Formats: sequence, C-alpha cells, structure tokens
Amino acid sequence: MSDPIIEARGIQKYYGDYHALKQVSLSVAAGEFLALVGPSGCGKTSLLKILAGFEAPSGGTLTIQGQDMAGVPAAGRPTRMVFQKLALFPHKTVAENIAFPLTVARRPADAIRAAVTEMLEMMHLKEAYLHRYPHELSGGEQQRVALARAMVSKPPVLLLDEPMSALDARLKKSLQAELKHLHRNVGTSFVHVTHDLEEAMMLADRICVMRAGEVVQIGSPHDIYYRPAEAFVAGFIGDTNLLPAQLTREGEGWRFDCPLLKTERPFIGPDQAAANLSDGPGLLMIRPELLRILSPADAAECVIEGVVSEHFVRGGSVQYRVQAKGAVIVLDLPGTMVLPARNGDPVRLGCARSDLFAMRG
Ligand SMILES: Nc1ncnc2c1ncn2[C@@H]1O[C@H](COP(=O)(O)OP(=O)(O)OP(=O)(O)O)[C@@H](O)[C@H]1O
Repeated sequence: MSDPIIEARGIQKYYGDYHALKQVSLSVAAGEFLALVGPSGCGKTSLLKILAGFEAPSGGTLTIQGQDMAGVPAAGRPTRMVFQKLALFPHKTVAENIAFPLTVARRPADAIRAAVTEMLEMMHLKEAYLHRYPHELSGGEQQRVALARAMVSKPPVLLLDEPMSALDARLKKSLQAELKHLHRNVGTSFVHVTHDLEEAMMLADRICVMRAGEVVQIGSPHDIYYRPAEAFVAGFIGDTNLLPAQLTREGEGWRFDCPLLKTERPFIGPDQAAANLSDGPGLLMIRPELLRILSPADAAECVIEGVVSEHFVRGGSVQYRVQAKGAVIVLDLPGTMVLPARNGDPVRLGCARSDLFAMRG
C-alpha cells in the first residue's frame, strides 16, 4: 500500500458499559475506496464517526495525513462526511448548500462560483437546480447535492454513511455509478459504510468486514469473495457451498478428507487456505459459479454426485440445488436454451482443485 492517509490502531469505543469497538485497526491509502460492511450494530457508523471526529475513541490511536487526531475537532480534520439521512440546509438554495464550506472558509466569490459549477458538472446536476431549495429536488438529486457539498472543498478524505440506503433500486444504481465516477476523478480517499454487499463489491478497492466491534477481514473484493478468512465472511457475501472436511497440513499445502468430494489427489496449495487454518475439522468452500454439471463423458479433478432437487431460471443464469449425501449443493450456470438437467435427475458436478478454498469450521 502507498503511504496510508488514515491509520487507526487499536481503536476502542465504549458507550457506558457497552463495548462497541474492540481493538479496531485499519489503514486507508491515499486515493483508496474502502467499504465497511457487517451486520447491523457491528460498529460501522461508530468507527466512521470516530474518523470524522464526531465521537471520541475510548482507546487507541488515529492519525490522518500523519497527524495525531486526538483532541482535533471534526471541523479541524481533513475529512467530510455524508450522512444516510440528508443533512442539507432546507432554507438555503442548492447553490448556497454546495458553496457552504467555501463560504465559511471566506473564499473569494468568483472562486466559489467556479467550484460550485465544477461540482454541478461532476455530479451531473442541472444548472437550473442552483436556485431551487432541497424540497424541490428528488431524493437522488438531494443526495447528489449533499455529495457535491461534501466534495466542493476537495477534502483528502470523504466518509460516507450509507448515503444511498433511502433510494429506490434504480436511483441507487445511477448514484453508485456517479460515486465511482466522482472517486475516479478526484484524489480523495473514500470510506463508505454500506449494507449492500453488491455495492461494496462494485465500488471498493478493498472491503473491511466487521462483526461485533471487530475487523474480521480486510481485502480486495476478489479476496473477500474467493478467499474469505472464515465461514462468517463466506456466508456474508453471496451464495456459497461449505463442505465439512478433515484438514491436515502437508508440506506447504493441505491434505483434505471430504466425504462429499471425490478426487484422486485430495490436496490444495498454500494459497488455497485461510491463514488461520489449523489441523482438524474445517470447511472446503466452492462458490456456486465454479461448479458445472458433467456429461457422462466428462471428467473433472473433483466430483460431487447428487440429485437435482430444484432449479430456478434467473434470466441470464440458472441456479441448481442438488441433494448430495444430505447436503444441498448450490450451483449457478450461465443461461442456456437447453437446460442440462431437471428436477429429479441424477447429476455429477465437477470443479478443479484450484476452485477449492479451505477455512476453519
Ligand atoms: N450513542 C450511543 N449510545 C449507546 N450505544 C450506542 C450509541 N451509538 C451506537 N451505539 C451502539 O453501539 C453498537 C454499534 O452501533 P453502530 O451504529 O456503530 O453500528 P452499525 O454497524 O453502524 O449498525 P447499522 O448497520 O445498524 O447502522 C450498537 O449496538 C448500537 O446500539
């Protein structure tokens, strides 16, 4: 990682007796887009507020741009925050709302006008909106104005607390594209709290998965999806198959004994196991899109035998559910005019050994 702009070490937060954040450590690189995800109540907003200076941590250290943030109020930090609930000034026009941070900083009027125009273009807002009041805009437009106001002073760090959660699916999609465009065009680091995992996958350079006040894993969307640190992360993002297996370290890699999976060489390499894996019972993960239905002549390195219990046509893909020795295996196949199997058909499912990933049970 290039030099971190945010460096949080061992951050703790107590609300009375309640331990909301337990030793949270993370770094954010300059210009990076980091998504914070996790179940409701795991501490995402608390962490964001601590970064912004709206809450003081109960312990740990936070530096932003190399400066210790202890005692630095929100207004003195190189951060801006966009909230889930709109925080536009209702009695100010769109132009006045966007200009607000620059007006407070007493920037010259022509510089303010130029900056507002630039933000208007960047957020694809019409010039005619400048003299409207927030209640004269749609929810999506209001959130665009909120983003424009947060970005107008070009803050080094933008903190986003579920800014799209109140929008309908279509508006959300267009604002997500807008946000990605914005991030690409400014050098700002984004820290974005979201419940929407698809959104996190689409927008973020790295995803930080939290649970009960702790960071479980930080990694690229690809690593979080295909190399989860544990079953919680695997199950949190997308459908998956977790097959019980006995795992034994062998050289650099791992030998596995998995009754559901037939293979001539039950062995996976060191990059196919979570770092915290140890000898004993564990889980072998196969994502549904990595499995295929084998025709009688087909061979595969790993085979699972079962019977189709259900299938759902989902437009561009088909999802199959296959009963295999009491377990249900899920697989996603690309859409096709001729379905390879129907309910009740016996099937052999295949994948490569490199499609397996082992983690603790
Ligand atoms: N001011 C407060 N006083 C007391 N408890 C609080 C306060 N703010 C948050 N909490 C508690 O701390 C925990 C973490 O809250 P936080 O809002 O950070 O979670 P979250 O992950 O953002 O949740 P959500 O996804 O539901 O927004 C929750 O159990 C919450 O009830």
